[in-house]
Amino acid sequence: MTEATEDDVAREIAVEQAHVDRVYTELAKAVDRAQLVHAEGMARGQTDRRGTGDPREEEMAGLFERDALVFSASRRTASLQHQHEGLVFGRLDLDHGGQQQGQEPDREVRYVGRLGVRDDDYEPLVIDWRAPAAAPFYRATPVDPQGVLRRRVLRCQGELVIGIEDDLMVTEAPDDLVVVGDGALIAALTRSRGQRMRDIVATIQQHQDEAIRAAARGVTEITGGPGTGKTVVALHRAAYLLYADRRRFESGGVLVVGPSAAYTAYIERVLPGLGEDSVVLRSVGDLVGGITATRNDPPEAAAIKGSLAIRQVLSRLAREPIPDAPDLLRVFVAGQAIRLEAPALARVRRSVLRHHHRNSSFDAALRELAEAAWAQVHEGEKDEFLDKFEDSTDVEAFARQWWRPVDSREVLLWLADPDTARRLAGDLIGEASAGILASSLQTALEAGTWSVADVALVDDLAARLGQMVDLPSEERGFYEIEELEDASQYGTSALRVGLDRDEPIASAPSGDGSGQRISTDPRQRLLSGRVTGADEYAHVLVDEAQDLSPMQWRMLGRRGRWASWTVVGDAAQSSWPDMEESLAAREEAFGSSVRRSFHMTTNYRNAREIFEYAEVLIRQYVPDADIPDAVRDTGVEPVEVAVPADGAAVAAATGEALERLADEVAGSIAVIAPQRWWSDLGEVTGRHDGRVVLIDPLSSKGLEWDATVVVDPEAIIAESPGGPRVLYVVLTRAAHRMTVLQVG
Ligand SMILES: Nc1ncnc2c1ncn2[C@@H]1O[C@H](COP(=O)(O)OP(=O)(O)OP(=O)(O)O)[C@@H](O)[C@H]1O
Repeated sequence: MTEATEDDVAREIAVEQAHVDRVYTELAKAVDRAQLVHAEGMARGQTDRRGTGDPREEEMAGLFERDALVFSASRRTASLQHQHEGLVFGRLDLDHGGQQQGQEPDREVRYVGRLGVRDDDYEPLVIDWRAPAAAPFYRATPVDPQGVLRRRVLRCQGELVIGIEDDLMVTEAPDDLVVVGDGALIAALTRSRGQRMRDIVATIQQHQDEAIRAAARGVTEITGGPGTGKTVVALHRAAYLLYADRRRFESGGVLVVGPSAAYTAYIERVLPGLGEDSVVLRSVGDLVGGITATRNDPPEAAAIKGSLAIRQVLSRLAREPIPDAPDLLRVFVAGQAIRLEAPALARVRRSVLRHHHRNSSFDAALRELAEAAWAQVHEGEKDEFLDKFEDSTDVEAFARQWWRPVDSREVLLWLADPDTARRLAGDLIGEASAGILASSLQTALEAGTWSVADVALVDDLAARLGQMVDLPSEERGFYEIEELEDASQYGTSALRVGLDRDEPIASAPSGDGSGQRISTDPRQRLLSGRVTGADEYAHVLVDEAQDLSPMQWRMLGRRGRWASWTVVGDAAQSSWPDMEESLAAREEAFGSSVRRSFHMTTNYRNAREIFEYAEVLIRQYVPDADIPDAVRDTGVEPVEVAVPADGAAVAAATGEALERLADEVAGSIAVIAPQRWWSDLGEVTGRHDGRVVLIDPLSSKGLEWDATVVVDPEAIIAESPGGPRVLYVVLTRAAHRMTVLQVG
């Protein structure tokens, strides 16, 4: 096979450009048609809301509309990212075998793109990459060409074809097929990384495609070492599932969960770039409506909060009396003096909670109180008494405080009191752990922010307490209550009767949180908005699954009770200390559904020299770690620099490393540093026009940059839960260059 000349390449590009132009022309027509149909549809809807159009027509309108929307979304993304991406990215030259049978060659050209486009005669100009007809683009290999002679990747910038890369699937190309380039994959991997992850539709590899197109049902597990494309494959799988069963997954919802806010920001463009923007992306700290957490607890506190033993503590907590609620009821009902003291009230509470969620059992609580009161009465009709009791204004006033709805966040904060924590948790998790729990919640109260691990506890408590609802508004007027003669004698002195008419019944602020001003009071900030119940999804995709604590698995399980799952992870990168317990909780979340797994073995991210450096470290600590093959050489080893343990010296060395790396790579750079050096590094990392980010080790999970400066590996091990595994994560974030500052 002869090398393609420059003229050959220019000619081939011109051919492709002509096709791409045609596609965009047809698409523009489709957009116009869709707008017309849409406008007509709107007009029709206004005159006849039910519509009389035939369903096929409506379906077609929906189809065009979607294509138009998808097109504008992908166009917007492309222009935003200045990526070398376009609508059409692939071409297949197929031979259906006529030649072998001595007939005319039966050739076919198929273009593959981000969505399907047809011409006026309904002939396909481009096939959606997810359609079965596009599968050979990803599945063909020289060993099993599946009829493909040549696979061509088009590199486009917007509507302009700027390059082509071919892979030949047969030993000898037919004379009329020019073959250009060294293959699209290496070209893609060598390119510089942007701030955000990009899709890989043009260069999905065969084994990745198998995971992407695996059946939807059950649990699909994708494992593999660092940089093996697990995340990107899983995201393409989400897009594929939406294509394959749009009705189910668009209406049921697809949830993608990742480890941090930095991660969700990093991947957020991939699905819109593929034309899908109906997927919900959340970090584990942002999974529960009404609470957002980005702060990480110290390892011991995170371990206590993540482990299943905390469940019993929460179970007790959910049954606790409200600390500031009245604990004595003294009322006159039907001429009878009733007195219910703390033990009697506790019995009533336990009895109600045996069968009801606390927040939805006001009426049941009132009834049980009435029964308890009746036990003290020795005359009259029972039913009459119970009615009078339940109708009594001062009983109701008491009950509204004693059994007010409680917000799960407020309840969790009861554990900030060391005595409460010790009383409820001491025998279950040990006195020392109970102390750590209390002080970590005090930290929340001081900072006004929740930790990521708190979110799963809030969710667990919310499930136990039931949805927070306002009590029905009081039927009697304000004055009737205020006019009670000396309310204190009835044990209602603690009531703020009449004070809170414009405030919610619960002391926790309610409302939907929208438009609320941010309070300066940390406790108010912790309790602002309202915790919502678990939204359920048809598919849940979990990335960095190895890091989820058992309690976090339970939180996910509530959102995926009927879902199929895609689960992505690498045990060697885990920052969670007790894998066994976590695996058990994960199994519980999945239930008995079918499992299939895909194992990725090629590291597409790291240059070989960088990955080998990381490999040496992880083999010391995790001898059986899942080590992939790094396929790309740069000939440049990572640079190690020894730095004295002094803030100014660390900053200076970081600054020098950044100067050098900014010259060597074109794209993004990260300084990954443990907390202790952050105050020293702000200034040096602020240079270089936003190309450099400063990030903590745990937040670097799942992310990548062209180059990294890894500051103080020993401190990273010491500061992080799962120490060496977190350092392994950190050392595998760079695509092209890495500098390691050994401090001390
Ligand atoms: N087929 C492919 N074509 C081009 N790039 C690819 C391909 N597969 C993976 N990559 C790239 O390799 C890099 C690593 O991918 P990804 O982040 O999905 O790996 P990962 O296995 O999730 O990594 P980690 O576990 O270390 O976070 C990304 O830049 C991704 O775009």
